[in-house]
Amino acid sequence: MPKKYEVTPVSGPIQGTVKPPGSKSITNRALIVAALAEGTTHLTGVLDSQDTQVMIESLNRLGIRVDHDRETCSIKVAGCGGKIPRHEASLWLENSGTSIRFLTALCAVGEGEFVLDGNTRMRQRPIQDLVNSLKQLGVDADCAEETGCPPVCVKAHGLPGGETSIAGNVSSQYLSALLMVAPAAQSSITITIQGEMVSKPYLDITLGVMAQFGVTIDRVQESVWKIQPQTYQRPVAYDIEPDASAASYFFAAAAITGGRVTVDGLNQDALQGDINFIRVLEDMGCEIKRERNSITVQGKPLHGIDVDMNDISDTAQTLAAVALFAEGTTTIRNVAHIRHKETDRLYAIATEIKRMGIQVEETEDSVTIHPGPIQPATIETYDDHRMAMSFALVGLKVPGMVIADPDCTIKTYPEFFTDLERLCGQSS
Ligand SMILES: O=C(O)C1=C[C@@H](OP(=O)(O)O)[C@@H](O)[C@H](O)C1
Ligand SMILES: C=C(OP(=O)(O)O)C(=O)O
Repeated sequence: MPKKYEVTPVSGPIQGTVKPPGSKSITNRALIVAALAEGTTHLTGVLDSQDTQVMIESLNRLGIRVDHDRETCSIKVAGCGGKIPRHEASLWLENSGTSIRFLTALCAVGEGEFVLDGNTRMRQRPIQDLVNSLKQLGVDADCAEETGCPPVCVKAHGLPGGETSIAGNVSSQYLSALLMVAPAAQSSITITIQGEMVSKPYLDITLGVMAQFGVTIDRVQESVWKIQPQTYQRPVAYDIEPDASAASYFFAAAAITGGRVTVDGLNQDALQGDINFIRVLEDMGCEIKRERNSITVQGKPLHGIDVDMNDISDTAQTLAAVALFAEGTTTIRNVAHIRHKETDRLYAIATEIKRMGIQVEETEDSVTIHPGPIQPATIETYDDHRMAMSFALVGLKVPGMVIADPDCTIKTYPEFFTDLERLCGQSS
């Protein structure tokens, strides 16, 4: 892929079908849970991207055998039955939030010294709350540079168990991490969530994957969860559904071009909360056809909306791109937590929308977009795959739109531009 990518506008409404790659969130959870399970698990429909590669490499470094067949998008994981084989490892997680948070908790189950680190941005992404929570459970864990961010050092002697609390307002990944490793502790673990939990639907993904491996959790009260020591039982095979956040770009392409796009392999009952992005498009005027194994979005004249995106914030940038083509103002609210992601996403959205000559207001936890004539621009991506994928959609309608550093989509969707071109009938 060249250093910059100029999007080719479409000559009319997009009509087509696409199947995005496997879910990042489910792939990385299934890898952790299969690693803890007894016996070999066969995962199919897995995502092959940087975020899953760093997870696979890390599990291998911990002595857990993970064989990835890229041709068939399948992985065999030889589970360690709750006993991590290596007693020392340095893990490199690039900028994969799920990987570093889930693996920090996994290392706490081990016996030995583990260091987890990532790229420059990862060293600015918080993890202190998770570290504190593990400490309350008797684990010797620290942020090595006292920044509250990676690198993280875990000196583990197994996970003793007990009572702990976890902040909910920064990232749901902390609680997901604790929940997934809790069955491998020496005694039961009780977790109390403090404050409002962000990104709640990701907890359903966690519970859903754990349930597939035979583990259940007791929700004692709304914010108190209790997990007994249990062994994950491997399922015969586990097929991972396509990524719903990735699907949002194709649904949005239909909305923006007034086209009709079908995403195969997902339905309204998908495990991933981001499937509810279609409800946002529906509220803006699109027609949605929900079928057993597909969802079709028919673009219609769009009107702006005011929407709380806390639950589905990975699609906030997608909505920002769609909002540019709506009649009237759109506000994306209650998403302060997206300032801690691959980049400060509220700042990035506002800055790049202004670059196109559009009026936008940014607050601590929201953006408001006032659509108007769009000036073509080179969009900066801040090494954030979702900036690249979302703002490329603007170029389907506006000639001259350029995406800087299109390769940043390797984080979750290396083939994104190929799939978008194919859907638009532009593949050579
Ligand atoms: O648990 C997960 O798989 C994820 C949770 C969300 O993060 P936060 O809980 O930090 O909002 C989401 O943004 C991320 O892409 C994946
Ligand atoms: C926030 C994201 O990822 P992570 O937190 O897993 O790095 C994302 O994929 O948008």
